[in-house]
Amino acid sequence: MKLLNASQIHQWDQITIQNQQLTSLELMERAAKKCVDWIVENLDKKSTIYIFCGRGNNGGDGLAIAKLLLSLDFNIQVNILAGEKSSADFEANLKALKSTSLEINELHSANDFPKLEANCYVVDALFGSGINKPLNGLPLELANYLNNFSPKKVIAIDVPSGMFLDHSSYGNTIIQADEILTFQTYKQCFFIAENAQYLGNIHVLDIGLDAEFPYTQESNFEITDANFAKNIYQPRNPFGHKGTFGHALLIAGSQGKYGAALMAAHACLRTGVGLLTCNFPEEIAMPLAITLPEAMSMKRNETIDWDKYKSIGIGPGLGMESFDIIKDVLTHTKSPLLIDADGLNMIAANDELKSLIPQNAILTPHPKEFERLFGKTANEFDRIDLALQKSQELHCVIVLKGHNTLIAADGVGYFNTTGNVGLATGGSGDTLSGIITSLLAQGYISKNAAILGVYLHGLAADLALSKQSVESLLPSDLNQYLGMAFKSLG
Ligand SMILES: NC(=O)C1=CN([C@@H]2O[C@H](COP(=O)(O)OP(=O)(O)OC[C@H]3O[C@@H](n4cnc5c(N)ncnc54)[C@H](OP(=O)(O)O)[C@@H]3O)[C@@H](O)[C@H]2O)[C@H](O)CC1
Ligand SMILES: [K+]
Repeated sequence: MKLLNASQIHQWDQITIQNQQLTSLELMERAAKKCVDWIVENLDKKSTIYIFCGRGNNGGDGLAIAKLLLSLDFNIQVNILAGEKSSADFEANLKALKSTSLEINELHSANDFPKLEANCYVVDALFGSGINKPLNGLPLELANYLNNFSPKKVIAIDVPSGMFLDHSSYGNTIIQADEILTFQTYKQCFFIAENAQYLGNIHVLDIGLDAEFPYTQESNFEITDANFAKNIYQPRNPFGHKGTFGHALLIAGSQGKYGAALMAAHACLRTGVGLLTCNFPEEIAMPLAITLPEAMSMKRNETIDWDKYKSIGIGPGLGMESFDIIKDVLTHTKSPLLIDADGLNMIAANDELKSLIPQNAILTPHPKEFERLFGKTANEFDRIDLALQKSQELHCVIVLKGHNTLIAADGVGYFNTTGNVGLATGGSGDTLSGIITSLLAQGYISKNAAILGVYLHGLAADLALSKQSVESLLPSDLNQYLGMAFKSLG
């Protein structure tokens, strides 16, 4: 699913109004009705709901919600920012609300802020997709007032006020949401860890916007969800044999980091590779044979037959002393390559190695490793832009690991939607390397191996929560759930 920017979302509104022969007020009414359905189902009717409205269409939504809640006998209190300029639909809804018995509180200064009852709810309808500058003046004071109060829940309409949809809000004040009722589609800002403290649970409400419009739009960003993963999944040929599913070589592990190599190997096999050879330190050849008898072994300094492997994964737990082998691999590989962890760190520390990265290689840095490779950026949006730029420059795939891992390929960024904070344990990345190396060996092109690998890795972690908590989840648990993750694609 494509991620659209703020101006495309605005156009989407207009096209819907045209194609469905609606008025914009009717579309707003539809959006408000969806929000109210959610509120009725999820909020406690006994608590007061304080609704804060700006004077644009986000504020208009707030007023339309207020009108519907009033008709359902909710206890509400409505506040609007004072001002000259307002949208036509805001005015229409204000007029309708003024015709009821409800008193509307106009906010001219901080003295007008209502005294909030303990245990109340706040609906944030100050600014939505029309935000075009950081909050300042009275809206800024109001945001601070609400953030300091901590009501029972803050429900943001469309986006938390103050958050830019498609560029960085770094350092700005934003109203902290607990629940976000967003219209029709995810917004890019929801995938950015920098915004994490302001984002709560996100609910995408279908308000029936034109179904075709997103397909007509150019976008540098996509979301990889279950449908996306199903489309790239290649079911196994029932007549296949071990040769059909590829022979992978994993080069991993060093003193003190043996576990990384073992975890990568285990995940690689569980992801369906036909044959796996492990180039691991000699000390773990025997533990490997005992714990993972399906894997074969070779010695670290044994000559590699470059024609033999369908994919090579290098890096998990490798240590920084393996310069010769990474140089050897970068110079000679004929197979699709995945580079992780110390593999990346050695490349970052040596320009010659950097120049040897082969086309279609998959690099899987976490933010720190990315910074070592490509330099610091002022914020996360810039880091993502740099990842897109570097993936084009180097003709490779960059998997920028994080809460919503981003896969940068051919100048497009794919945000993954599976996974949970239980993955924030050392070893998660090693498991991911094994999974992607396995998919590469099975013939997936680099971009699809990276997207599907990240998706399956996250999904296995989500499925593991049926037995584990986000605290107790271990990367090695994922192996048990890869089977269920694959089954969900069939
Ligand atoms: N697309 C949909 O699915 C639907 C969206 N709806 C709702 O509409 C809003 C977007 O409404 P819009 O009127 O375009 O914008 P806002 O309400 O977010 O902002 C209104 C104006 O406020 C000014 N502005 C922007 N930033 C600031 C700021 N930091 N401080 C003060 N004022 C600010 C700006 O006007 P200027 O003239 O000052 O530039 C904005 O234009 C969307 O989010 C949904 O909630 C529909 O109701 C249904 C369909
Ligand atoms: K809002």
